[in-house]
Formats: sequence, structure tokens, C-alpha cells
Amino acid sequence: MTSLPEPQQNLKIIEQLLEQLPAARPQLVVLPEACLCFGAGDKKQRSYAELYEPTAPLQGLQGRLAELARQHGIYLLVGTMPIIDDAKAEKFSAASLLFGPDGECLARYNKIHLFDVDVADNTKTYRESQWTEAGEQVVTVETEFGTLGLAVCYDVRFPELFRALRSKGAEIIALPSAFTKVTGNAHWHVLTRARAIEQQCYVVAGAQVGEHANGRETYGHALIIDAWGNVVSECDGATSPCLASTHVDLESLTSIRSNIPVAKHFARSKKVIHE
Ligand SMILES: O=C(O)CNC(=O)[C@H](CS)NC(=O)CCC(=O)C(=O)O
Repeated sequence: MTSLPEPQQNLKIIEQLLEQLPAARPQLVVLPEACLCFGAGDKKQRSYAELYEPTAPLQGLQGRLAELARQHGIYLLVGTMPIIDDAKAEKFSAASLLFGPDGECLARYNKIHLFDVDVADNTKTYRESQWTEAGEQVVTVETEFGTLGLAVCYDVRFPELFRALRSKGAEIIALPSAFTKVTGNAHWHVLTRARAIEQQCYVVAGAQVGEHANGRETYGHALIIDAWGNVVSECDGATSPCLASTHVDLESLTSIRSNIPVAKHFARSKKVIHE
């Protein structure tokens, strides 16, 4: 997606994308980071922040998204949206919310690693922590198609989080993202493939692409990687909304994991490496 500043505009794009879904169910759809509001500054995002209210009937944006999940009978991972736990809070969580086919909210993950980074080639500086509260919990959730682990964008640079997700049983890791064009060009495929290979998990990465309202450029290349590290489906860098999709084969995961038992061998690094 090339998300716009207004949630209502983005919801329309999401609705159109969902009309094109393959027929198979159960199905997981992973939207990009900040899919509902992008490129309009932190104050705008804060103005759309909603209190987290996981119990039905859901209201507002959460209500619309839950209804979309129900209508299509899918698991819908809303890349991130601004969520607050106190109406007076200044900062919001960059929260990934998973809505289930019955329209209920099944999980919430708050982005742990915040993008306080200078992108080397030009004048761009990012200070996500100025408006975002960092998450403190590793989150996995059981679904009909396996155990889903949640991570967001810059998190992909921290293999420890992915190790923790695998330890908690993750088989598929969702990675909604909005990588910068510059860092994406250099690192996106290598990082996402490395995390899939290391943890022997599928990685499903939604992505923002193109030029946004504030002039920021994102890299795109939404993709799905299997547990052997193959890119099995990928959107190119084109800026029209695009779906990458695949059928998940958890049996392949079982054989990869028994042939190369890294989870067992990890006991070795735990024994000798003390940081
Ligand atoms: O703030 C928003 O509106 C949406 N969020 C983002 O765009 C976030 C934080 S600024 N972007 C990243 O984490 C890029 C990571 C990246 O590009 C890298 O690790 O190289």
C-alpha cells in the first residue's frame, strides 16, 4: 500500500484489496505498518489513536476492521495503528492488532524497537520514540493455521526477538513494515530471509511503497518467505496496491526443523555466551 494521511481513504483501499483475495480459508492477511494513517506527522496519528477495547461490540476504526475480518471470514492483521491505554496519554503504541473471522480482536503487539535512526545518505532523521511508547511484550497467538508471532518493521534487525518468538512456538511471523527506500534497497531481502532461515518460520511482511504525503519514500516489496528462506511471493516496487500470497505448508516446517535442529543446538550458545 501507499497509505495516505486519512484513515477513511486507506480503509477504502483496504476494502478494495480484500475484494481480490484468493478463495482459500482459513486465511491470514497482513497489512503494512501504519496502514491507516501515513505521512501526516505524529499529531495527526495521535488524533486518530483509539483506546484499546478488545471486547465486542468494537467501535470506531477497530470496529470497521473487525467487521471487515468478519465479512471476509479472514484473520486480518492491521499492520500497526495508534493505540492508547489512557485517553490523556501523549504517546501512543504502534500496535499490531489481529482480528479474527468472528470479528473479535485476538491479539495486540506493541512495536518494541523504535526507529530512532539517521538514514545515512541524506538529511533524513527519524525519532519514532518521540511520539511512540515502546512495547514490552513478546506476543504469539494460536490460529487455525498455526502459531503466529508478531513483529514490526525495524524489529527485523533484532534477531533476539525472533528467537524469543520461536521459543514461544511461532511458526509464521508477521512483519508489517514501512522500510525506507534507502535501507530497504540495501537490507530488506537479506534481513527478512535471514530471520526466516534462522528461526525456521514463514515470514509474512506487508509493506508500504512509494512516495507519501510528507515526501517520504518507502521501499515496498511486500513478501512471503518460507522456512527454508525462499521468497515464495513478492510484490514489486510498483505503487499500485498489490497482494502477495501463498499456501502455508506447516509439514515442510516440521522436516526443516528436524533435519537442522537449531532450537535444540541453541542450548549450546546459551551455555557459553553470557552477555
Ligand atoms: O511512523 C510512521 O508513520 C510509520 N512508521 C514507520 O515508518 C517506522 C518508524 S519511523 N519505520 C521504520 O521502522 C523503518 C525501519 C527501516 O527502514 C529500517 O530498519 O531500515
